[in-house]
Amino acid sequence: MKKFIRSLGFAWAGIAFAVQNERHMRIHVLVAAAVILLGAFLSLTGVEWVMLLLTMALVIVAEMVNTAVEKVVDLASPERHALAKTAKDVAAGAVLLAACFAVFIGFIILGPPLWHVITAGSQ
Ligand SMILES: Nc1ncnc2c1ncn2[C@@H]1O[C@H](COP(=O)(O)OP(=O)(O)OP(=O)(O)O)[C@@H](O)[C@H]1O
Repeated sequence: MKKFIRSLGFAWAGIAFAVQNERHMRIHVLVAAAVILLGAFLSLTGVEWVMLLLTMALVIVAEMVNTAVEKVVDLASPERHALAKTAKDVAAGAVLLAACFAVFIGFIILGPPLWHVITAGSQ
């Protein structure tokens, strides 16, 4: 049990590091908070919440793995190397892909009810 709590502490330190030191991570967290507020305002269904939360989690997890890859590459290869470039670029590509899908899914889920609120308000 003591070991588990210690491991939780290390994991929490990793999350705190990413939020404190990675600008992109802070942007993802802020966008996720805004989407959660918007979702609450639009009274989404349970399935819509699950899909939104999964996509936001995917982006944040991808960003954290990207940060870990960057740190390991910087440690293993401070000098320039083609493999170091590939590792960093592939990890960054994973974040970009996850973010693009999240934007797409966000539009599909939030777009119609938001449009309904906007058009109902203008009548
Ligand atoms: N050791 C290296 N060897 C070869 N290319 C590298 C190396 N380190 C970085 N690069 C290239 O430079 C790009 C930018 O690297 P950098 O370390 O600044 O990461 P970043 O993606 O800008 O991350 P950050 O989120 O910290 O700004 C990488 O995506 C990669 O293409």
